Amino acid sequence: MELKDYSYAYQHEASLALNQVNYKVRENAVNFVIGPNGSGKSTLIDALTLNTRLGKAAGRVVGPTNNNYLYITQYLPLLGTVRCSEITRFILGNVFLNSHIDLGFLENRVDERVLSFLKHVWHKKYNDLSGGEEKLLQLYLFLQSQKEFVVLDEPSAYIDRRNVKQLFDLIEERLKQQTFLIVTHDVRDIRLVPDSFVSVLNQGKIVSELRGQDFIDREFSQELPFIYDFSEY
Ligand SMILES: Nc1ncnc2c1ncn2[C@@H]1O[C@H](COP(=O)(O)OP(=O)(O)OP(=O)(O)O)[C@@H](O)[C@H]1O
Repeated sequence: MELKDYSYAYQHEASLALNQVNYKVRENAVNFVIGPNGSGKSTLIDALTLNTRLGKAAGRVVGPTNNNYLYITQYLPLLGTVRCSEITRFILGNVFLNSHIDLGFLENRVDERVLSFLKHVWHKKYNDLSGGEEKLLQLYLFLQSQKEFVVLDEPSAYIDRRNVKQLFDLIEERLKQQTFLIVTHDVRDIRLVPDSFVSVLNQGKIVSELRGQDFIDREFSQELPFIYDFSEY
């Protein structure tokens, strides 16, 4: 997936949300996109996944093969009074082609960490979960779909660091089959994946591209001002 000399302006907007961007998603890797609010991260994801509408675009886009991707946004649907067991059946029913999924069925079919989390929330209503648990439930369930290309918008927001570590461990184990594009505002996420690729967006332009390890090594230096600012969040 790739953007080549890609620019985009939203309808009725004079300024460019993306300005001559060249960006390539590295396959079977974690690709982080970081940058301040309004720098163009969501626009970049929409462009790559062929979701831009109405605005004016220039340049070339190579989208996901067969438009086959999973995008978990930061906005959670209101599932209200539905029990987690039902939500699991709903989401995983399609993955495992079984509408009667129970915890016994999931044994050996999902990762141990995921199973242990599901056991913990199984009988609870979605409304009764904490904000972090709601998010983990969604991430853990949707990640089972095994789509080749997965976009996660701020997956670590509201989740404690122990659970974030587990989530990234799970993601890293999936890299043989899957490619991840992850928007984050938390520098600690990058420290968890030194092999990742990090792209820094600012005012619609990619201003820096480096490997996760280089990011970590230079995080506190002032030689790359955007990284330094980011580390200060
Ligand atoms: N629907 C829209 N109409 C007009 N302008 C928009 C629209 N959506 C975004 N923009 C503008 O485009 C620019 C890039 O926005 P974008 O949502 O891509 O930023 P972002 O990096 O994802 O921000 P955040 O970190 O706040 O989520 C911003 O200046 C924003 O105001």
